[in-house]
Amino acid sequence: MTSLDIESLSKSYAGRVALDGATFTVAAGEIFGFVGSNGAGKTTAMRIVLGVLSADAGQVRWGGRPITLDDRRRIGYMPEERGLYPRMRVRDQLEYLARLHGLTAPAAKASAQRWAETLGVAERLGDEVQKLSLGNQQRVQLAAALVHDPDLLVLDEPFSGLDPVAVDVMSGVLRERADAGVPVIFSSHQLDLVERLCDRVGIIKTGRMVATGSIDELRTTDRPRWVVDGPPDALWVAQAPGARVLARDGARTVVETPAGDGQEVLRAALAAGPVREFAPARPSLTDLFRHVVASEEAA
Ligand SMILES: Nc1ncnc2c1ncn2[C@@H]1O[C@H](COP(=O)(O)OP(=O)(O)OP(=O)(O)O)[C@@H](O)[C@H]1O
Repeated sequence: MTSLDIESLSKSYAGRVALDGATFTVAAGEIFGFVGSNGAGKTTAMRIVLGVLSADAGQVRWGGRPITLDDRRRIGYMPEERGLYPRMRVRDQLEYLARLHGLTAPAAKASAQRWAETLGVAERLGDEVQKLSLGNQQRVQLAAALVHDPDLLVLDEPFSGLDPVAVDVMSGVLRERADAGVPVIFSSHQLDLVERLCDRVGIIKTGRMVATGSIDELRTTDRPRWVVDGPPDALWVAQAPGARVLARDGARTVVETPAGDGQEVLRAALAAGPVREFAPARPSLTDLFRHVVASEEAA
């Protein structure tokens, strides 16, 4: 089992910093969601992994040693700008790409057929790529990334523009590849999807990784939050030492505390009236993303 290490990658375009010492690991068998605002550096980092762009500093390691050209041939890549030949038939395209990666003609044919079936585009194998809808072209693009049975998958916004069924198909394929031991990294702005699908997430901001870990790890904070459905005026929060109101929506109050198990918050609420619900707040990845990006800005 092999993992991908991105180590202190830096890259500038004509003096404009795109990557600034970005470091993270994608382990064998894991789906890693790469998220960040527009222009944060995701595509640049993935292109450097591919070797289509070189870093100014830092390195990419595969299995603990610097990645080689041969290793890179074993990557399945879905570029942001996509890369299919519009006038080529789907079947020819997939077989051609498989042959480029060293498969024999019969193996290329079988693999093209298999991935087209898995991704639901088998009935379009005889059509020119340009005749397919954008979503189906994207399915073909994923088939193109998979057709040589890669050891590593690097996918730039593979889910953008897909309908919910296509999202499910693509998610299933990525999970199946990860379960087979392949490290999978993909970028996305669909944070609910990233939260659902990924084992770990990396948040990049202006070329620096500002948070990396599982969603639960990213949720871990030294200032825990609690949701209380109870007395609506929230004045009771002042009775819990160090607690402060983060949000209020009718009788629902989100409270942040310095540490601990929130019992002082619960006691303060109960002293003011009935409490229907008390639970730890579980911020979504979207909440975490906003928080991390905003607190970096404040810093
Ligand atoms: N070929 C290029 N020439 C000059 N600047 C570039 C080039 N490619 C990217 N940049 C700049 O590098 C920075 C990082 O861009 P990058 O495309 O890596 O971000 P991204 O996170 O993939 O963004 P998005 O989510 O919008 O796709 C941006 O400021 C961008 O304008």
